[in-house]
Amino acid sequence: MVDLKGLKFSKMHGIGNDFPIIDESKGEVIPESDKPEACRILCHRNFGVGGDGVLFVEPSDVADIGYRMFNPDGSEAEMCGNGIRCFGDFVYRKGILKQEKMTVETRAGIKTIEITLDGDEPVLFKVDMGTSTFKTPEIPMTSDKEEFIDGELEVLDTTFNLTAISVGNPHAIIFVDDVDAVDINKYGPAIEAHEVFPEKINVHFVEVISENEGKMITWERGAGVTLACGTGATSTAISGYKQGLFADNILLHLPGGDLNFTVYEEGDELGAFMEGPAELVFDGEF
Ligand SMILES: N[C@@H](CCC[C@H](N)C(=O)O)C(=O)O
Repeated sequence: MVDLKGLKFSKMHGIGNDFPIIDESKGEVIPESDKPEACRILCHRNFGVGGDGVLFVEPSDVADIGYRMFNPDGSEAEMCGNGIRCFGDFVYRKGILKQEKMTVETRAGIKTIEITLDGDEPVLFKVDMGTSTFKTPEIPMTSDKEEFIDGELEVLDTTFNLTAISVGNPHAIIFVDDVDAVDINKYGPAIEAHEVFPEKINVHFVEVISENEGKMITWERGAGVTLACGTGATSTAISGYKQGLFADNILLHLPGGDLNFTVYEEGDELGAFMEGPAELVFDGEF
C-alpha cells in the first residue's frame, strides 16, 4: 500500500465538488506509478481525506502552469471544470502563481482563468473552457451517426434521448421534464458503462427552466453522484444552445450551487466561458 504519511495537501471545493489538491509545481510529490492508488486512498470518505477527485499543480513548458486531475477510482480525467477554479484559487492564494490571468495546460488543451479579487482574496473565477465536439469518434462513441444529438439510446428498461459531447472529456446530456423524478443511481452507472462508450462517459439529466436557466443532476465517470460537475455543466450549456433550448447566457443550478455560462461560436465549433466560485476548506498533512 502506498504510504502517504506526511503528505501536505489542501482540501478545496467548487460548489460542493470537492478535491484534495497537491502542489507538484517544484517537483513530483507522489511518484507517477503510485498516483492512481494514492488518489483512491485520498478520495476515500471513510479511510482517507474524502473527495470527488484529486488535483495536481504541475510545471508547464507551454502555459503559465500545468494541471492534472484524477478520479476517485484512480483513473485520470482529461479536464475538470470545478477543479480548475479550485486550482486557480489555490495557486494564487498560496503564491505559486500570483497572476489574475493565467494560462493552464490540461490534458484537454490550454485553458485561461481570469480571477476577480476582493483585495487580495480570490472570489470569482472565469474560465475559457474552450471549444467542444459532437463528432462521435471524438467523444468517443460507437455509432453509425456522425453526431449523436438528441438520439435514442436504450438503457436497461427505458429509452433516453441523449446528446453526446466532448469538451475534452466525454458527457451524455439528457433533457428531461423533471430532474427530481430521475433515478440517477439506477441509470447513471448504466449509461456511464454503456457499451457504446468505450472510454465510459459522465452523465447529466437536465431540466430547462427558461432559455436562460436550467437545473441539472450528475453521475460522474469514475466518481458516481456528485454535487456538481463543471465540464458537465459546460457541456449542458453548449448542448442546450446547439439544440435551441438555451440562449447564449445560461445560469445552471446544480445540487451544490450555481454556475454561469456564456456560449460562443468559433468557426463551426461552440465553446463556453464558465463563471463560478471556489473555496479553500482547510490545509492538511496526511
Ligand atoms: N468534476 C469534474 C469532472 C471530473 C472528471 C470526470 N469525472 C471524468 O472522468 O471525465 C468537473 O467539474 O468537470
